[in-house]
Amino acid sequence: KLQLKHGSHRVGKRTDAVMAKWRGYGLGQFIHWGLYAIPGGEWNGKQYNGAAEWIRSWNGIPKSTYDSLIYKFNPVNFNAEEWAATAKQMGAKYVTITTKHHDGFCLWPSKYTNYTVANSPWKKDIMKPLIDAYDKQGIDVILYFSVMDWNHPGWRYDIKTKEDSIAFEGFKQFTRNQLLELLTLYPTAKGLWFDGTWDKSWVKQAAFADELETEMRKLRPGLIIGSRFRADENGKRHFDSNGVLMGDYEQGWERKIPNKIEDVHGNDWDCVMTVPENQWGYNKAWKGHIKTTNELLEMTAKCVSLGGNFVLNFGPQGDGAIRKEEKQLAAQIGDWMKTNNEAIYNCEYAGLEKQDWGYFTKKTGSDKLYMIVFNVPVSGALKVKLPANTSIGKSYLLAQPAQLLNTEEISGTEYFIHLKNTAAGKPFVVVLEPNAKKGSGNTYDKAKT
Ligand SMILES: C[C@@H]1N[C@@H](c2nc3ccccc3[nH]2)[C@H](O)[C@@H]1O
Repeated sequence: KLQLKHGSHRVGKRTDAVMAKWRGYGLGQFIHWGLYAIPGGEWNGKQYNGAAEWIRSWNGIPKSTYDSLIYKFNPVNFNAEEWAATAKQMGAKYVTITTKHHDGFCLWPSKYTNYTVANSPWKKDIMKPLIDAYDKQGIDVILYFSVMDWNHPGWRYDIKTKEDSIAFEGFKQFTRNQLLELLTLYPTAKGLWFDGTWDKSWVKQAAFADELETEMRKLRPGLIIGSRFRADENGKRHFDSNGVLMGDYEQGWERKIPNKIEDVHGNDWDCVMTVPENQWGYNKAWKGHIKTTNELLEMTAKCVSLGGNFVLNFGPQGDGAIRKEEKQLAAQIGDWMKTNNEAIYNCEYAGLEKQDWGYFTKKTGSDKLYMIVFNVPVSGALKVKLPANTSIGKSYLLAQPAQLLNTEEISGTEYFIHLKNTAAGKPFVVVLEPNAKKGSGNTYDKAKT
């Protein structure tokens, strides 16, 4: 084990109540909104091929022209209560909102830069009404903050010269000021979701970032900060030089989901996901593969079955309205969650062998198991392998608890649960209440081969 001054300061999951609540969220909403929503992936009638929130990096637009979008920021259809109501309808338990993306435009009236809503036609703070509206819906708020800031004169991708070093010192103070400002202005925020921290300039600031993280945690006890904020003194990110997770949860699952429990190394984690293949900010062209409700429900179930949370991204339009396709998804996901959220909220990895029909989750603090079925076998028989000395007490559809399902023991630890109807046409949940077996051995001994 290497002696590290700026590595991880904790081994294993956090054990406090704030993190336990985060662990049980199951489903979250991501909001990407800012000046990039105005062009929406298009400029002078030409479509930008990259992610819409990166359009400033396109050589199809002079940087100063993009930066002048601040004078067009006037979201007349912005309605914080509507955004929060959409998240509530979907069944999201937390929301991560961009306060400042890579372009440096601040959705709050920061006193450390002029590049904020205060100097736009809109003039007003966007963050406060949003945070209040989500708080009112009982949805916890996490603040997204991009360290990389293309608007700030002190930003550097690397520190190569004395001038770079002097400029970046100013940038570091600006970053610290803005973060302490956000925590002070919005004290109900539960955490910070850092982005734009991969460039060498920031990776070289292990000591500064470590001290800043400590300072923020002192200012806001219980604050949740992921593994993407800071590197250790050897430049190691997400996991320090001893392989220990940095921060409170693994933040590497961006547009990808772990496949097996070993992939999450016993850590807390969440997956952040776009509806199109790779668009976070609003893109006029709703093109390429757009994930369906069933795909998104399966991603949610898969994340919870592996001990994580699934965070679905929304990219509101430049005028502040949420596009109809995203509203439809929120309504359809919410429909399913209304009936089935018991299998998602406050659930965890069940520790059972994955079966083809779908995903197991287990209620935290209980033995109750949920089987979230996406692939109904033609036999209508759902295979289950339970730990030794465990049998099935009873099993039923979450949507019809009075109707017990027939279960059949195949061998000591394997069972079939027989569905009465194999034409569900949409994902459903089977509840499995296990029993401790009364000390009986296996009915059939293992074959001697
Ligand atoms: C959560 C996501 N992270 C940003 C991002 N920028 C990237 C640059 C290179 C590779 C991956 C990236 N993800 C995306 O713009 C979005 O905010």
